[in-house]
Amino acid sequence: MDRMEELGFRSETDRQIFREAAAPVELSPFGLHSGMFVPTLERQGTPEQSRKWVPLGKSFKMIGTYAQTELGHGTFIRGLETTATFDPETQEFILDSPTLSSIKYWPGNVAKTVNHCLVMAQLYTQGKCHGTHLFLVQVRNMEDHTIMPGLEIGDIGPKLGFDGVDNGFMRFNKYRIPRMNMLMRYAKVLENGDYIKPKNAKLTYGAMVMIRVFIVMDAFKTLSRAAVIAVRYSAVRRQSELRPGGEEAQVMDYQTQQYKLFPLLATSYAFLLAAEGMSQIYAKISSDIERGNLEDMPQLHALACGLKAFCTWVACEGIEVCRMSCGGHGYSHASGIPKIYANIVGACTYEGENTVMMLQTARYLSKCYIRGQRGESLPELIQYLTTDLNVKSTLGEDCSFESLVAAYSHRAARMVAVACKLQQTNKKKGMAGHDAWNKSTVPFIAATKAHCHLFIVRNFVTILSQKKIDPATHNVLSQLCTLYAVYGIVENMGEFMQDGYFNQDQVSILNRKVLALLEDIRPNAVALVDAFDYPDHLLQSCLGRYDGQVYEALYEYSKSSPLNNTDIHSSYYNYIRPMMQKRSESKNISAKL
Ligand SMILES: CCCCCCCC/C=C\CCCCCCCCC/C=C/C(=O)SCCNC(=O)CCNC(=O)[C@H](O)C(C)(C)COP(=O)(O)OP(=O)(O)OC[C@H]1O[C@@H](n2cnc3c(N)ncnc32)[C@H](O)[C@@H]1OP(=O)(O)O
Ligand SMILES: Cc1cc2nc3c(=O)[nH]c(=O)nc-3n(C[C@H](O)[C@H](O)[C@H](O)COP(=O)(O)OP(=O)(O)OC[C@H]3O[C@@H](n4cnc5c(N)ncnc54)[C@H](O)[C@@H]3O)c2cc1C
Repeated sequence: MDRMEELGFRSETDRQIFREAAAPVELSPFGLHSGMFVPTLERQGTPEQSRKWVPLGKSFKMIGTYAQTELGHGTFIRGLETTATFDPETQEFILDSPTLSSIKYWPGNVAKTVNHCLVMAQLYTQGKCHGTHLFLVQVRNMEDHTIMPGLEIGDIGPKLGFDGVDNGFMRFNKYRIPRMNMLMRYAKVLENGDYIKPKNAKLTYGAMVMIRVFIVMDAFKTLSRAAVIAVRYSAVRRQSELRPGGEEAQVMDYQTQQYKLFPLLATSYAFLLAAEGMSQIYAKISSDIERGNLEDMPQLHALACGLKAFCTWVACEGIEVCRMSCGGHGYSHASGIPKIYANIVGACTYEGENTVMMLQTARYLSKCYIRGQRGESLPELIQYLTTDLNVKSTLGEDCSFESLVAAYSHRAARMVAVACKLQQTNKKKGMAGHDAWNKSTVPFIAATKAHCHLFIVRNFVTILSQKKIDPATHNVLSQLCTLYAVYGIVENMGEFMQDGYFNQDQVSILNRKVLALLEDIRPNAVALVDAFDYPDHLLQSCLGRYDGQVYEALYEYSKSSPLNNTDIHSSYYNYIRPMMQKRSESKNISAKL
């Protein structure tokens, strides 16, 4: 913190980059404090509350986290059981964990790090429940960090990854906090206990939308780091004879290796641009919301949910492909890839489990489809839903951006229509609304993935057509954009072909194009990963080192293994030697018999 002040880092982006450089492979135990706790105080507190608490948070006099999930509920926020009951006599809220399942469980850094939490609890006042609201709760003594009386706090134990974060549990036993510790920017409880409701109950969910937007960038960062490691290693690693009797080939010269890695390289660039686009949309709409204009809130929610789910799913699958493309050394922590995977794969779950998030976007698409069918105007990003589905592709040998975007628009529009028609058919069969919905959610998930895929392809194409880029760079980025789009079609051909949108010749063109693009990109592959400019310190990888000295690094890494501190390990004396001696004694006995 002090170092950032010394270096003059003011913007949150610069501070986040510094934090990542300072702790490259472990998530910071203060990440949630800076990335969720303080921004939520700023956005969900009244001006007075923000003025009081934000400086304490930014100066780390108050260290906090976001405590919402419970043992029994994570996804279903309206089902959370922690209660905050207003006591007008004392002007306090009484926080309580009434059941085992209501114990707060998972909140990051609750176990040992923070002294405050933003707690999501069901608000009760004047005997009535008003739903979930956020409360600032001091959980540890500011003098000696001991747990406040009335609270039980602990660590939840080892996890798949996220080792830098002490995820914890927290149980409230009639724990009192001042009335003014409820974040009251949107909803209020007056001194007499009267409840003033917000313009929209989902404003309380704002912190999650913000983090979902951050996570789209995280999907880019983690996938691109794995791609850097795998592509650089593929340039250094020589294995097997490509030409009989010739020298062993760089594994990057095998077409299969290129087909594994180059589409992921293209995806990394596509996700970077998508994350930037998502952040711009978030900045615009969230500032509208803060000014009281909630018109685009549903669109922001739907886009943030969809992209968070789509990008983290694709990134995690891609990181695994990068790991496996490095052979045995990819499975070693020396590669750096297992840690990248272990730290990001949780993102498919936290901040909204991906399936649930996709269904939120699907719900929005379903409503937009109906509005489109009525001829109502739709937001620009959704207007493709009114695409004429009788039109066939005009794709030619050049696989133009226009024909590719048209293909993705057609696929998404068709799939949303199929899902909506199933939902409507279910209703016509007499199903209740919730059953008609549930019995169409599998096609809705597929349609929503197509919707997100379209956003990313269209965004990539739009930026290439709008930004001023030197011709050489534009040519290479255009190859990456075309590869991302054509690969996506080839890998999902059934969804593009189901209504005969492409003819057989066009399918052949696409299959040829994806292989030709691998050859086009091969000469620039290393330069394209170097362009991310990740320092070796951040990659923490013997395979992805900038200098390519892989075997020297692996040898030094292995020698530093703690098991090599002694030649003979204690297990020999404790177990192996006694076992061998026992065997030899029994052998002597049997020989005598
Ligand atoms: C730890 C170190 C990391 C660093 C930390 C950050 C650093 C920052 C820098 C960059 C790094 C980025 C990486 C970030 C890492 C994050 C760390 C992990 C920490 C994890 C934290 C958590 O997991 S916190 C808990 C998260 N929990 C959830 O997300 C729960 C998901 N569930 C929900 O959101 C809701 O339950 C759900 C939306 C599913 C349903 O809500 P419900 O009230 O039931 O509403 P529903 O009936 O479905 O719909 C009604 C209506 O409301 C609309 N709506 C719902 N939600 C919203 C919303 N958020 N905004 C707007 N509108 C919403 C919905 O669309 C419906 O509308 P209509 O259809 O009726 O019009
Ligand atoms: C690494 C990590 C860090 C975390 N950090 C925090 C934190 O700091 N603060 C915090 O409050 N929480 C945190 N969490 C908790 C996290 O937010 C929840 O785990 C997450 O929201 C998922 O909720 P759940 O665990 O209840 O999953 P569930 O919803 O129980 O998921 C189980 C299955 O049910 C399915 N499902 C659930 N609802 C539906 C539905 N409506 N339709 C279809 N399928 C459905 C899901 O798709 C999933 O397949 C963290 C979790 C992890 C893994």
